[in-house]
Amino acid sequence: MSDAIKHECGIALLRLKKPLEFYKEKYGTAFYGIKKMYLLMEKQHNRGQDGAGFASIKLDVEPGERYISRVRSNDAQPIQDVFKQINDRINEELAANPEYADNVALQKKHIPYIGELFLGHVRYGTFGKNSIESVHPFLRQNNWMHRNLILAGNFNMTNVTELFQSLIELGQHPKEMADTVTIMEKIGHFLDNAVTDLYQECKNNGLNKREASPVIAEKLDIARILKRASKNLDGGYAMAGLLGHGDAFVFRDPAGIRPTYFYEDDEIVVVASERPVIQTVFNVPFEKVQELQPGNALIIKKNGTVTEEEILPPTVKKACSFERIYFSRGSDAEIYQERKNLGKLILPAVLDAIDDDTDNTVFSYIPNTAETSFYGMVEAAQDFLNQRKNNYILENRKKLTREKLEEILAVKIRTEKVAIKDAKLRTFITEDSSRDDLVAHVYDVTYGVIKPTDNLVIIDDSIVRGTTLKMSIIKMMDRLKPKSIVIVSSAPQIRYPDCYGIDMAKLEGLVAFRAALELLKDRNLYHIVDEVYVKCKKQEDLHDNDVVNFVTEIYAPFQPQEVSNKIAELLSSPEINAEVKIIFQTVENLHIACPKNLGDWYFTGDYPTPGGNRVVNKAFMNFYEGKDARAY
Ligand SMILES: NC(=O)CC[C@H](N)C(=O)O
Repeated sequence: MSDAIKHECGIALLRLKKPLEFYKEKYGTAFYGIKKMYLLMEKQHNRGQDGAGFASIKLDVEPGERYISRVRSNDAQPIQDVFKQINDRINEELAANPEYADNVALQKKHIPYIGELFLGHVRYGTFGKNSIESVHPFLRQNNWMHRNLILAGNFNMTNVTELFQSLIELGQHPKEMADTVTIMEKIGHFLDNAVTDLYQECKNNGLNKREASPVIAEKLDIARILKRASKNLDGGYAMAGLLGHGDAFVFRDPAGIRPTYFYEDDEIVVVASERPVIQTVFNVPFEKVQELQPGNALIIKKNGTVTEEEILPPTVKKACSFERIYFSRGSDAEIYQERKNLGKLILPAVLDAIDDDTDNTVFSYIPNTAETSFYGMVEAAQDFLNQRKNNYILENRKKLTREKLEEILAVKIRTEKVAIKDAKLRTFITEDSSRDDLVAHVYDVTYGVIKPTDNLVIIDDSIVRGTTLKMSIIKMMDRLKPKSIVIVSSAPQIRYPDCYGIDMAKLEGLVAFRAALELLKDRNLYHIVDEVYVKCKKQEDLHDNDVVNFVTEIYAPFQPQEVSNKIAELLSSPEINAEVKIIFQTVENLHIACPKNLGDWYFTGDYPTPGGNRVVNKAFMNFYEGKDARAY
């Protein structure tokens, strides 16, 4: 990805089903859970670097003993920082109290973080600030064990403001206008009610408060609480929560927008945002890791029983395709093949752009996420070349000499590593006038591999704003003096903002949108912009279900290739000597390559929740009115 976009979050939830002594016995340490949490989070660091947090719960402690611990960090290396704090604290305790060394009971009693239930989170903020207060897990504390709620999520709701308002109507006074607090208070409200009702029931049955506590823990109906709390949610979410006494849950949105995977055996239950993370950390095969179904919650009771229950009826599944294109690690068996297929499927368009002249073309990629689609593109190019060789050989087999045959077989697809990312340069980039020059050097190039007669094909996973392409990559590539530069995007044109967890909420930031505006100007159709504004404005007071995405009308007059050509023009500049072409994946091919993740709203404007249409129109109005604001 050449554009820096903020995206995603990762969750990790772990429940140890056996007593801590078991892990000490089998794996040599009662800190087994903490170690596994470190790995689960570190292997998801791609999903969030604004902050990281960890929370743990000890089961069955005596009153007065601390049973909830939490650490959060918004340091430059937040995961490292969180686990350094945890480690330092544990080591201090062990050093000061040598008697803890081999005594699991004492460790559990006195050392924080050691426990049976854990929740971890890595964050890229999509709402609110990046201060420590916004870092997950969030904590809702109470003297009643059951009412303690710890929450972390990979999510974005399109209707936070409305949800916030409904809390006020319930008589609450949320302490922050953070989206996670809003969701937490909503769940917390119904949790409080459920605990009160159960306590009342126990009291009626003659139990005192102390006796009631385990009964409440057993009877607490998490699915019912989640059903009541989730009624008005509109968004993409995977929300994970822990309750003070030891129940836990992970709940996924009805369209399955955000990913959730889990695995269970007789020792552990684990949940993460990506499948290979679980495979690697617990050494389990692909087939053993399950996907949590849309609209369902995985409920882990304190007593260790695990159930998957429907919370909201599932809608049409629209799992985010960007997870496959870019966000998730490409180490997933399916994702790896899907990315390769994206590369394969785009080759015919690339061949068109280079007039089938593979002999005078160098294929390359933008590091690192486009590497896999590059392999797919090159494999397809090799097939193309082999076909050409076959045809020649068959046509000329009578007069073919050994020398000629060797000459034919020696022809190869030319691949080179042309772009190099000098990531560290970013830290020096300031706002002053030297900025542009520094930005231009974020990428470097390999000299000496391109001839003036060559086309240079370079694949990227997607193009959002195109800024880095324009400011750095294309300029750098042009220094190699190729005949033409063909930029290939393994994803289709990003035309609409995301509102489900990716931070691209402003329309004017999208290069495809800017290109469409330019085309409207060129063709004297700019009045469409005013008309769309009027239509959006008229919908402002409508119920979300009745809102239509009118922004599609901005693109309607143009073929995708016309928009691509305009983007190429916008990304090129007069000092560039090479001809610049841009090729995007078609939406049809995207679906062929990634058949399980059909969520494509950023490409098509087809939002899977009603709130999405409100957001896209709002984003358009913000653009039209010149407001530099998020649309949710
Ligand atoms: N990327 C995410 O899932 C963000 C989670 C949440 N909306 C936050 O901003 O903290």
